[in-house]
Amino acid sequence: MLEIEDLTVEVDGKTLLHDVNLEVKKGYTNVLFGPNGAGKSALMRTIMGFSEYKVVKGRILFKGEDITSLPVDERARRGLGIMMQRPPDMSGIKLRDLIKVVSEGERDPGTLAKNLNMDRFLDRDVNVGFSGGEIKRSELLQLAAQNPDLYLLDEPESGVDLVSIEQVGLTIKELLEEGISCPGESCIRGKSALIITHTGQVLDYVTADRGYILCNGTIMCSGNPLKMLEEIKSKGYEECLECKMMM
Ligand SMILES: Nc1ncnc2c1ncn2[C@@H]1O[C@H](COP(=O)(O)OP(=O)(O)OP(=O)(O)O)[C@@H](O)[C@H]1O
Repeated sequence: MLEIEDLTVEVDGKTLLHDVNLEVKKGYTNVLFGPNGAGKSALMRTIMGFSEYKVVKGRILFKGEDITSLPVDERARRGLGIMMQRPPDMSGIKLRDLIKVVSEGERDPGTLAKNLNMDRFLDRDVNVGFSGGEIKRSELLQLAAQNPDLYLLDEPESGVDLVSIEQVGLTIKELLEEGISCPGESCIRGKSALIITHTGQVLDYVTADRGYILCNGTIMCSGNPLKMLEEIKSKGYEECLECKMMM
């Protein structure tokens, strides 16, 4: 579904990501861990095609197509969707209207919003005055409307209270399982995802397949995401470099 090959990225001449290799197979949910400032959001934003992130080496393949030089809207049309860590306020744009545009009129904003307890926000300007948790639910609502094939979720649980985290987690699970097929003993989820999480709370609801640790703009290791989370919780990121040697 998504293949990132030897990706090096700069912003204003400063290298943020070096030789990043990462893959998300169809139906997989992969997790990106890493300390503050490692470059996780930069990687997500580069995958989505934000123009300030200049790819100076390597490429991004999505569904087998090289999308490295495509603009954001073309990537969205091909099935990439992002939940940003800090999305902008959109004064003058009602959430209801944004949902209609994003879903190209195919999904009813009222029904989608009800599931996320966001009905009363539909006639407010997008994100303006929303609390941290409301912004996350608003982002999820927009993603549900867009219905992408690959979800890029940047810290979906941050700022969400302990009660709402269940709602957010279960919504993500439901979105990723849309179109699930179970041909044999195992099931393949209909959607794929790359999730950034510091706390791992979202992994209480979503089954993660593979984890990656990014430190200083470089992928240091990959493996079982829950084991990685345990290691990070007990030892921090000090062993990032050692981890590379264990690959
Ligand atoms: N558009 C930009 N312009 C300048 N610097 C940037 C830009 N985007 C990211 N950076 C810098 O790149 C580094 C990595 O930032 P990024 O937001 O990707 O980190 P992160 O791993 O997501 O961190 P956190 O866990 O704190 O969210 C930081 O030093 C940040 O200031």
